[in-house]
Amino acid sequence: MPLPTELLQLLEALPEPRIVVDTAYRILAANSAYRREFGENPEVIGRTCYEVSHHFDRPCDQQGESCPRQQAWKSGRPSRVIHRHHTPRGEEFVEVELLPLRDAADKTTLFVETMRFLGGKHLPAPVLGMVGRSPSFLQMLELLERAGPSNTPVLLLGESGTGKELAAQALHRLSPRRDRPFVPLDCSGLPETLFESELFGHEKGAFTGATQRKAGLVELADGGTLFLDEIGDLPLTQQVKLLRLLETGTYRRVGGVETLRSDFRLVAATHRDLQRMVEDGTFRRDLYYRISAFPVRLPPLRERREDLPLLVAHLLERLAPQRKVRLSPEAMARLMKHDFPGNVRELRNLLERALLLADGELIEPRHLTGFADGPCTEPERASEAEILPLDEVERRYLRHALEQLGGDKKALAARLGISERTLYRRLRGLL
Ligand SMILES: Nc1ncnc2c1ncn2[C@@H]1O[C@H](COP(=O)(O)OP(=O)(O)OP(=O)(O)O)[C@@H](O)[C@H]1O
Repeated sequence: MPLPTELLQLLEALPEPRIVVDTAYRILAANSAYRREFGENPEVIGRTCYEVSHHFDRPCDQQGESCPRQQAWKSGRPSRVIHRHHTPRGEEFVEVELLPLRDAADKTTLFVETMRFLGGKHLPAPVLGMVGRSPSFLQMLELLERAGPSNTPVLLLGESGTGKELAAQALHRLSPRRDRPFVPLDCSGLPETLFESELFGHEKGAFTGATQRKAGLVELADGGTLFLDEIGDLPLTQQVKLLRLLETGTYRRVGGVETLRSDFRLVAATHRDLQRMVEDGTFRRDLYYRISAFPVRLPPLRERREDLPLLVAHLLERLAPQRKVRLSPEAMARLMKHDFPGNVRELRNLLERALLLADGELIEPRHLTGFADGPCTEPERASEAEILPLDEVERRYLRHALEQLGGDKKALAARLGISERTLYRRLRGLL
């Protein structure tokens, strides 16, 4: 059945690339903006959207990509996702919105698909530094995209090494505060007095050693973003102080009387289960509600193994830009089998070592050392042979032990018989 002329005219008048697809994903119409962006040839009418945009032979949701169609169909309302689409310029990030249209019998028979290009503007690797195209990764990226421009506090949840700090920076860059400071504070292992003076600053003479007035991070973050990493590690006494700041937007420097105000956007992150900590009474419920308005979960690497080839290429390029190194198929297969408890950080460390061990341009499985179940690493043998200062031995040993456990600090603290806070203190400056 031909489409109504009014619909075609409306489509043509709209500035973004738009197409009309039927319930079998077939493209029935495309406006000039679409043809301009996606090229005139070959003709798109009559082809399926998944073939044109993804070069797939089956619909996206059958290929592991998220597809807004099912949701739009079921709910009868617009549905949006972020996809990578093939364009004449190569692959680009595109926000796809599907608007279901109903016929006279109130049945959804057509969809208007709108595409907004994000690629050149802000999204992919070179700008946000975050690489991936698996559905769970793109969904997470979409949440960052949505939350970025607002002032809503965001809580980033995810295992160590999943990219929480990168995500926090991405939120900052996507916000109108991007030209103001991004100020990170790692809350783990900070003694109470240091936490206060780091966060709020101190007056001259506030305590022994305070020879100068010092601005706190809250003051530095004015107009920008304050990133509180490992917020779940904050003891209750420090949680109260943070809560007061978040409730009133005001604070005092240590040893000061003046009430100061700071306008910052809060992003917090933790690898802990904060809800459980609230139930256990180790994390304040009121603080939890303050910081968790918009939780975003960062998927662990083992849930997005299909991103490994892209990540490997990106990390090798960053670690050794001069060398054109690649992985042999066997080495890639070895990585694909691994669970990566230390996530992208573990992958990066693994590749860094492999680059040292491989002379040529090919990384083979024998160059991949330091998996939880991998063979002995060189530094371990070296530390047995040489006499070294104790500090250096500790440094080497901790680095080695952490690698053996895939970057899992909690497991390492347990194995070493020390608290996680003590471990964090010792690791500070080491990694
Ligand atoms: N999607 C990604 N693309 C490229 N690099 C990534 C990605 N995610 C993480 N990385 C890299 O992995 C390393 C760890 O990332 P990051 O420090 O952001 O993790 P984290 O979750 O904050 O870890 P922790 O909780 O231990 O502080 C960094 O070198 C970062 O650049």
